[in-house]
Amino acid sequence: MKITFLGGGNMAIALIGGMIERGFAAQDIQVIELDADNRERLHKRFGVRTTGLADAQALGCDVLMLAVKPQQMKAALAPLAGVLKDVLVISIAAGLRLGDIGRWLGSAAAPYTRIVRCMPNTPALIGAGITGLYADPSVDAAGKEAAGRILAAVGSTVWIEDEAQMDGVTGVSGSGPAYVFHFIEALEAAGRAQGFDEATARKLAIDTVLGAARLAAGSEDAPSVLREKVTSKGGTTAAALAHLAQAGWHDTLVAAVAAAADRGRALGDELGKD
Ligand SMILES: NC(=O)C1=CN([C@@H]2O[C@H](COP(=O)(O)OP(=O)(O)OC[C@H]3O[C@@H](n4cnc5c(N)ncnc54)[C@H](OP(=O)(O)O)[C@@H]3O)[C@@H](O)[C@H]2O)C=CC1
Ligand SMILES: O=C(O)[C@@H]1CCC=N1
Repeated sequence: MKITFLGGGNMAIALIGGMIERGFAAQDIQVIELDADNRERLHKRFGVRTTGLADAQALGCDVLMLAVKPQQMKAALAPLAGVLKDVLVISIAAGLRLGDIGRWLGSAAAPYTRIVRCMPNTPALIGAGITGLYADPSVDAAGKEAAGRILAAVGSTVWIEDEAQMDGVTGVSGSGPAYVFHFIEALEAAGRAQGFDEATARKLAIDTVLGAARLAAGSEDAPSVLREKVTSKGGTTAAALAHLAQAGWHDTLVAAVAAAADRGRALGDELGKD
């Protein structure tokens, strides 16, 4: 399976790194990327072919991964309008809807429809991503299988039945690693405030998140039960959790995810008007 990435930025790097780690051959992967420094970095790091132009070799692929920013997508697809034939297109762009991408790749009268929309996240780089996928109803079983296989190589996958829910996936897991990194930053700062040096505070914070996530992933207990098992009556954890509850921490996170999902919807509305 020949795969071409349109856009070679952060998320393309995470996906390509994870794919190569899991046995995809570098010679089957190409990247169309405008920035020469990025091209050089991608080639050096992964051994993949890079090009600044959507040339015939790059477009002679089975799968085209759309990995430019949502705001760049329409311009990036303009040279490809009406060019693709049987290529399976996989968009990872936040917010952008299949109908709009299809119109930009084809025409209003005859939109391109062999498209899967998905939302991965950066832990794909170490094979620990989670991707939500939604396929245009016209994508056949082989197309869905190919998209699922690519994203399953870099983590777990979940198919979404309703395209509107892809913005919710973006809010929870697409942007989610940033919330976790932010949490780690805060836990590290808390450790520093308790007098630990940076390295010790960081290790305490990261290994706590890693251990808790692994325990939650492997346990039959719900996270709420695992939390209760840490929380001794009248003990230290209860004191901390009471403080978080008073600060509205839980509701703040729920509202933050809603803000991300709303931003995804707004991007789809704004950019899809064109
Ligand atoms: N980062 C993340 O965690 C996630 C991102 N996504 C989605 O992935 C997509 C890419 O995001 P991300 O990797 O963070 O963004 P980046 O800006 O890091 O990567 C996009 C790259 O595409 C290049 N580019 C722009 N226009 C073109 C073009 N016409 N042809 C070829 N290359 C082009 C950009 O160059 P230049 O910088 O010069 O503009 C840039 O290097 C977005 O749509 C985003 O919504 C999805 C899930 C998670
Ligand atoms: O911040 C963003 O818009 C992208 C989409 C999900 C993660 N990063």
